[in-house]
Amino acid sequence: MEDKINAFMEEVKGRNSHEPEFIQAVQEVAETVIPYISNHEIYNGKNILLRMVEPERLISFRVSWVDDDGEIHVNRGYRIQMNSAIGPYKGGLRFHPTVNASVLKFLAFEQVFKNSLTTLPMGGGKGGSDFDPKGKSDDEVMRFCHAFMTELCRHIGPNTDVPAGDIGVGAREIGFLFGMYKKIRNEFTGVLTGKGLSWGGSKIRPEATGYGTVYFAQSMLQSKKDDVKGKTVVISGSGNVAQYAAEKVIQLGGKVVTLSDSGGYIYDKEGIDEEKLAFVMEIKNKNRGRISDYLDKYTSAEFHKGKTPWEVPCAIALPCATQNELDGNDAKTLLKNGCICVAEGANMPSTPEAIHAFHEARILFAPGKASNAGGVATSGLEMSQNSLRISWTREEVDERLQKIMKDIHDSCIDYGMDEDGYCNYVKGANIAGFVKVADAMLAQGVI
Ligand SMILES: NC(=O)C1=CN([C@@H]2O[C@H](COP(=O)(O)OP(=O)(O)OC[C@H]3O[C@@H](n4cnc5c(N)ncnc54)[C@H](OP(=O)(O)O)[C@@H]3O)[C@@H](O)[C@H]2O)C=CC1
Ligand SMILES: O=C(O)CCC(=O)C(=O)O
Repeated sequence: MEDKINAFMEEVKGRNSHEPEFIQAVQEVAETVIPYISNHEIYNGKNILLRMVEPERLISFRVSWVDDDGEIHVNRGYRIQMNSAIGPYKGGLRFHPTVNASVLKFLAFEQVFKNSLTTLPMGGGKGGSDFDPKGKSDDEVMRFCHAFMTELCRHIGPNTDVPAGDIGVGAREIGFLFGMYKKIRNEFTGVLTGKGLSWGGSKIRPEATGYGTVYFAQSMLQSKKDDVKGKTVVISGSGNVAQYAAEKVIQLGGKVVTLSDSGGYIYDKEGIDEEKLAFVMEIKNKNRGRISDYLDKYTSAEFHKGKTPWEVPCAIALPCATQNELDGNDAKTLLKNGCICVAEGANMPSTPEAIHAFHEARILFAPGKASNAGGVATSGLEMSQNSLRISWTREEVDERLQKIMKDIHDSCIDYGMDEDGYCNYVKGANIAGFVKVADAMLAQGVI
């Protein structure tokens, strides 16, 4: 089996040699899915995984825009349309200086499996730009978004490809992007998700990724007759996913003690309650400030410059910032300090060495493609509401979100249970996600 996996990975590496993040994401899937394919006659000899690792379409384009001083800037825009076997391409847009083809291909590849796990009819895609919204005025962000959409609009549509937010793309950016799409195409359709509530957005979409991650952690703990209540929780990031993961933990009676950004982490040993979290939201969403500003109001908290929060003792860790933010040494520290559950809110935040350490220690570990699927699932619900031209209540959407997260958890158990009763959620998520897409690809022939 190892030979088969190695031969497959040699081919992937040969074709994508300068794309380390993409290779990392494919390796993790190959290790769990190739043994499954070998044991299931219908998938054998069809090169399905080789077809799945090649994007159906990779679009790259120039984005020129003018800053407030009249200077002209050029950024690179992308959309990776990875797989449309089970529905229109669906996945976020990331605006961050580290964006390149490798990062977006890993995200698009993960998205295919994640979207399949939601049980909703969505293919996988991802896009974005190396544009950095940090330090830009609202007008500059608007001009960039408008310029980006003048090109992207010809490649997307409500039945073709439906982008949404990701790092650096929130409600403000979605508004600007939607405005330009509507103007050029002269249509008001559900072409983007994460829209404002008064113009087609779904209730709970802003909360969904963070809430869903905690619902998933709760399901894992409940499978061990345990609970979030009373547990100390370490969270990284302080953006959309981290904020609402913190909110749900607080609502369920857990104690959140950290949040972070690329400058470092804050540690509040008293716990970040609802009032303190509201201040974090003001810092991040309104003032567009730094997490260290937290100490302006809550002076007894500590700020650890340039560090990640994994050194803080906790029972539950929720990495909610970015890829490869938690390495093998961090994992060992978490385990030494008594961590029993890790649920990824970010995409691929744990390195392969960290995942290996969690598995070896037999703790509960959920990969992002399962535990952070609540965001895109609620985007799927937004698409349904747009098509039906109706709007569900907060309670209705939250109920559906909870059911979807529970069903994803159960699918992981179905496909990921080891003989000794330990659930390998990575294996479970990869195989459950693969089966639905592979069956659709088989039915549709070699295209
Ligand atoms: N939004 C969504 O619905 C979904 C998001 N995700 C994933 O969740 C993660 C967070 O996304 P989201 O909250 O939306 O993004 P935001 O832009 O709202 O927040 C990102 C947070 O991560 C921090 N961060 C980003 N890059 C780094 C880095 N290199 N090192 C340290 N910290 C970093 C940011 O800090 P700083 O401000 O200093 O850059 C910020 O606190 C991403 O992995 C994303 O792909 C997954 C599913 C859905
Ligand atoms: O809601 C969406 O379509 C995007 C979600 C996303 O980008 C993700 O799940 O990583």
